[in-house]
Amino acid sequence: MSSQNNQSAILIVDQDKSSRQRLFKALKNQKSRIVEASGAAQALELVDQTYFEVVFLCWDISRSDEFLNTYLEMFVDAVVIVVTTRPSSEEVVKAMRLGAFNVISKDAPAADIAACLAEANEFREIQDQAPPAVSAISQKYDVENIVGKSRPMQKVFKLIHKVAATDATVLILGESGTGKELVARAIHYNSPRNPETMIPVNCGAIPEELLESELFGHEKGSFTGAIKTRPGRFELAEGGTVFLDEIGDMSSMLQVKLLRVLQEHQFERIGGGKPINVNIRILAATHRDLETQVKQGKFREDLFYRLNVVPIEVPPLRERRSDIPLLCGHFLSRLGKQKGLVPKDMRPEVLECLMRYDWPGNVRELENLLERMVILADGPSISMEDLPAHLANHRPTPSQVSQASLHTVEVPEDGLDFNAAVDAFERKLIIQALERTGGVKNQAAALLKLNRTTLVEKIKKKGLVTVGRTGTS
Ligand SMILES: Nc1ncnc2c1ncn2[C@@H]1O[C@H](COP(=O)(O)OP(=O)(O)OP(=O)(O)O)[C@@H](O)[C@H]1O
Repeated sequence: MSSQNNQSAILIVDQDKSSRQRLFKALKNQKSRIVEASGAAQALELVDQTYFEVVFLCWDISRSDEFLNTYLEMFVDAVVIVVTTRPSSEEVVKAMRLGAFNVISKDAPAADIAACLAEANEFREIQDQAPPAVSAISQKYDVENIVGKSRPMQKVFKLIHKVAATDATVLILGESGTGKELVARAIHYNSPRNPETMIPVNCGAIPEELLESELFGHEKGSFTGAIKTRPGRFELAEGGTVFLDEIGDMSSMLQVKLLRVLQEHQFERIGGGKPINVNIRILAATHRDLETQVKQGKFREDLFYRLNVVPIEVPPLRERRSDIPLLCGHFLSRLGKQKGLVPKDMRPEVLECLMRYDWPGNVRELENLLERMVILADGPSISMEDLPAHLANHRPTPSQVSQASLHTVEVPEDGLDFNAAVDAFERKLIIQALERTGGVKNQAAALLKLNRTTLVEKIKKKGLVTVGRTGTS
């Protein structure tokens, strides 16, 4: 896509005229055309007509995430720089996690604003040089075999593309089986380190002494059994990427050594006195809550911040049920191709059961179940008889669902803001219903047993309006 007359275009979105003008002044010497919008409605009109490479979005960072989300979805193809009042590092991480490229302070000097734009342009150039197949694939909701069309997965894909172009350390978070390793592979294969290898190491599966030797290597005779000198994974991955899976299981001693690799790109082999320098990128993943581990003193805080430069959260499958049909299609066709199994389709009532189930083992559980059913099913289609009992009988009634949801709500010790809590609960239900129905409001209203008008009013009141851009009408 290119903008009119091949001249790149920058959009400034800010309600406040004087702050828009300040930005305009700081950017006016750039070659790009600068367009201003005073709010969402005007910005929406403009993005329909013009392709903006970079968007400066003034946003009160204390406002809800949904609000920023809606904006970021409007500018899905642009690099978005959030402009806000003196952001804290936590807020910066939050905005970047939602998909912003960078965050700058409203009172930043003109030179900083221009530098930020230069970085954004550089990032775009790297992105443009990426193999065209990458963006073509992602448009089909499939990045390096990661299947997903739900909004949470679209966010993950967007982040993958953003971080792949950089050399940033990435921490991939999510429950077991959500696809964290696939995300790491996608980042590596879309990165400039792609010609070199990505070496995965499962830190949770290897005992501490062995893991130390695996990662850092050892000199001959450094311990019983070290009959010859052996380089570790960090050395073997020179120029490429090391993926440290289950990083939350790493011992304190190894955490210290890893911190040095991240800070100084340097380490010594076990029994070796000579420092070895490496040029590697580190990607890490965990299903644990590292922040809690830090609070409990089980994980080093300094290492956490070093790893958490860009966090990517892969959502559990139960929070993106709309991906289940697509995943089933993907696995059923792959089972035929890769394992030579006779292709089978699936009865609609089976898919309905799969959509209702909560998938504690996430995508891995779905994949394994499908393989088992394809092998065991007698006929050409997978039918209800082929479903294991715990899935076939998993039919929560609407009242059970609401009770189950209410059981998870608790008044905290220090109380809560009732209206804000009810608002957040409503929001969650509405977003989930829209998500599950692919944004079709009639269906979402039916799911929530609301009439359509009430739902539409609530969507508007809560600022969740994405009409016409994401198919929520
Ligand atoms: N979105 C997806 N599309 C296609 N396949 C997926 C997807 N997510 C996961 N899988 C498949 O599910 C299985 C588990 O994925 P993966 O190993 O990446 O999960 P993980 O989060 O790293 O798990 P763990 O925490 O247990 O290491 C793999 O076979 C992977 O190919």
